[in-house]
Amino acid sequence: MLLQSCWTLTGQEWLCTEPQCLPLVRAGTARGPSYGIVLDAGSSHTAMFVYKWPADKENDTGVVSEHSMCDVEGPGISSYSLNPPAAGTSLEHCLNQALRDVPKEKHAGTPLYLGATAGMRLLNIADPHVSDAVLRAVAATLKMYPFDFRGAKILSGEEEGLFGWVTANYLLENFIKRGWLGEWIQPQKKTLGAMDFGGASTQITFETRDMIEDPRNKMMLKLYGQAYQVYTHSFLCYGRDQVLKRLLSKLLQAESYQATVSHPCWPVGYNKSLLLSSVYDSPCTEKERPSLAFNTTVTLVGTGIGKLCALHVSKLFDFTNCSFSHCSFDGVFQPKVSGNFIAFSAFFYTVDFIQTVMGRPVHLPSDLKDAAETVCATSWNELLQKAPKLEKRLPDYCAVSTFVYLLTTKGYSFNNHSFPNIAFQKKAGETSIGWALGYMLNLTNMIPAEKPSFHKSMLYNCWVILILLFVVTTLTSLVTAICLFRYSKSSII
Ligand SMILES: O=c1[nH]cnc2c1ncn2[C@@H]1O[C@H](COP(=O)(O)OP(=O)(O)O)[C@@H](O)[C@H]1O
Ligand SMILES: [Ca+2]
Repeated sequence: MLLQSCWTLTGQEWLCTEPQCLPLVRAGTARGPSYGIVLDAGSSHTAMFVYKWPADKENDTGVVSEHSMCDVEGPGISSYSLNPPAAGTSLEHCLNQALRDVPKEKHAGTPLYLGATAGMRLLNIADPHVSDAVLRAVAATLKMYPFDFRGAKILSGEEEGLFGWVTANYLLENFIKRGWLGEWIQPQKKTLGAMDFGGASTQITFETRDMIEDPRNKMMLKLYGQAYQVYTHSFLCYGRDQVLKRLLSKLLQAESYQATVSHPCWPVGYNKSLLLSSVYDSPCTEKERPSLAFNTTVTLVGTGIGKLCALHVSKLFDFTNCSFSHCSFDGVFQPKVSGNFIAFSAFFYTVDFIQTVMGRPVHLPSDLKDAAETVCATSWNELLQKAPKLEKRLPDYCAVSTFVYLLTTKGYSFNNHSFPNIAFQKKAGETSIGWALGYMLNLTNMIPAEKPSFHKSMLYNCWVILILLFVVTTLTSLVTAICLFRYSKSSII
């Protein structure tokens, strides 16, 4: 599936180094399943996934599952810019778990990858030397383990979007399926679009027949002998945490950086003081940074006015400039959304909160809009009563729900007809949906470009059927012969 025997990606040079593209190294003659490990170094935190699959079926589809996972304690690796070695140390707890989760005799044959996303893309913009130092530090830690370490790198936004799409469709067996005889079937099902809402960026990826007017958004893939034209775009600074920072910046700007500022997206009864430096420490807010002293403190007072909140959140998007026939926002080309979608990470967390804590179903865009307004109008005390365990995130659900509403409807143009086609879900079966599995499938060459050849299990099935047919025919002949014999005997008497 890769260039240089990797994926066929139109217009994109594939950033995979030689050792990463090696086919899977199997652990000698050891029996049992194979394993692979991916560290998803996100902006807000790092998660480790241990995958498992039957060793003799690696080119099948849907056979890889999540064996175990581990949440790294502390923030994402990009937060260790002042102490890069600590980024490496932070991973040790989970890597020690991996030593136990993967059988010892499989350690050496288990590929291990670390992929970093938008948090590190931002750090790389802010200070490439520091981001390199962080990557080197995590790589040094990973090399100390007995696994087959194949590299630590920053994924591009397109890779992040595309691999999320691959993961979802692989797990749902939308690419290819095995029939009951073991033969390969091209399912009639359409592929599922993928929407990822992380801490620092958000991605939308879907198959389309429409012309993709901007080549940067076009991915041509050949998987299991089938060609796919996929649209993908990653919006940097549109992840949940960066959106909240950008919103704070807009509010401070609107009220001329006074010492006390109203926050229409925070609930009534919730106030907080913060340092200006915590708002302007990111490339996403850099341009709006005031010339005021950086260590000035401002106090924000929650006013919980949903409509005003929506007005400020909508200022985060630019809906005016578009040099294509149609744009989502910020001048980014997007064809009409088509088919079903799966929306994971913070899309899921947000809609799950609305459904389970606020007790409101989300089917139509208006449900999401009304629910967001209700969240905004709920006081801090009421919110705390409803979900005391979520205290840390509670003040921001109003802003984030409003953002998700505006992003999906005004941004991506989902309407009453297409919005119900979005499933807000974080798992398919027992496996988490995100870019990590697709990334591993790609780098281990587990999704072939061509349809796999006649499989030995099919031969096996044919033999079983032939033997069964033989037994049935023999038995039928025998029974017929006995009946005929008895009949002829009785007719003689
Ligand atoms: O259980 C949750 N409820 C609400 N928000 C969450 C939960 N877990 C993580 N988040 C937030 O959702 C956003 C996306 O999380 P994710 O882990 O996908 O981001 P990342 O990959 O950029 O680190 C982050 O802002 C994170 O803080
Ligand atoms: Ca992520």
